[in-house]
Amino acid sequence: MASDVKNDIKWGIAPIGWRNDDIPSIGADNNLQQLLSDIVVSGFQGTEIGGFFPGPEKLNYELKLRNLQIAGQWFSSFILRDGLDKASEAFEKHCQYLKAVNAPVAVVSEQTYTIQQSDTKNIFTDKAHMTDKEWDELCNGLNHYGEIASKYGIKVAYHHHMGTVVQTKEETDRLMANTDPKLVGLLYDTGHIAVSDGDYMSLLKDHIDRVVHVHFKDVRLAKEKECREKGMTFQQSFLNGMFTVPGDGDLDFKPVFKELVDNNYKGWIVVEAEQDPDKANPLEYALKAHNYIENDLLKEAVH
Ligand SMILES: O=C1C[C@@H](O)[C@H](O)[C@@H](O)C1=O
Ligand SMILES: [Co+2]
Repeated sequence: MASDVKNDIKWGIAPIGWRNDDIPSIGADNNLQQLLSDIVVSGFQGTEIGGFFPGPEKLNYELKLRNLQIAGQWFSSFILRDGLDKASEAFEKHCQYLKAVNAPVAVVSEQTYTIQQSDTKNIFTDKAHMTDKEWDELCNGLNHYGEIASKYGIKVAYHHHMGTVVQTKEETDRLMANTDPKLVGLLYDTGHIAVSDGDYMSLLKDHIDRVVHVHFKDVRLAKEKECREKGMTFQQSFLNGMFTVPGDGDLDFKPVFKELVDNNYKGWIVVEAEQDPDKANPLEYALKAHNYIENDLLKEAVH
């Protein structure tokens, strides 16, 4: 059965185009009210939580004024570094916050050994790999996160991510194979899998039944090539313009959207494009993304 596109799919845009949690200095003059109002102006229904967001009461108030919703929030998981008890305690607090802001999904990324914030590591070649024992620890831990999240009516969406221990399709396949489908879902991020593996359709097709959340991140392939040739870090790469909003780069979102719709995807698709807000005006790019979704994706899907 195909999705009922208008009712089953919600469209969001992440704060990352306005402000970036990994580089707090960029876009620091974009405050919460500005961000949320830009999201309304550009036509999206919601967003994800940024590191600078306030507590639930203040946030819910600002959201209600604008009829916006929260799709989810990134959780930096340290199961391998901290052990499951400590990591679970932090995750449970995360779920409590998500429940208070009515978010359906916790976006989980294991950050032990990540190089995504490194000032020196080449994001294209220097990622770490887990031992078999660490794989078991991570997968068991994620199942436990799933049990915690379900107490709050929240789903775990595991985010494969450049520079982390779960980056490639092969690694994501292994994670999916060794976690319980009832407890651990997949966040499919077009940009991360395209930069990691080139092929961005196979991951989606192979795990379509596990996808519980989606990030639409476009890639400027010429920029990616330049970043790769120069051996840049993750932050240098996105500040150099490797990512952009859907419709502005070189990925084809039509087959991606078709695959989701044909397989009855129900949930959020969140535009997520980290760039330097001084070079890429966040509202201009949000409008560009919305225009592409309306004119190139939705018109075809609805008719
Ligand atoms: O979902 C994401 C959250 C960000 O913090 C991250 O660095 C970005 O690349 C991403 O895909
Ligand atoms: Co993402």
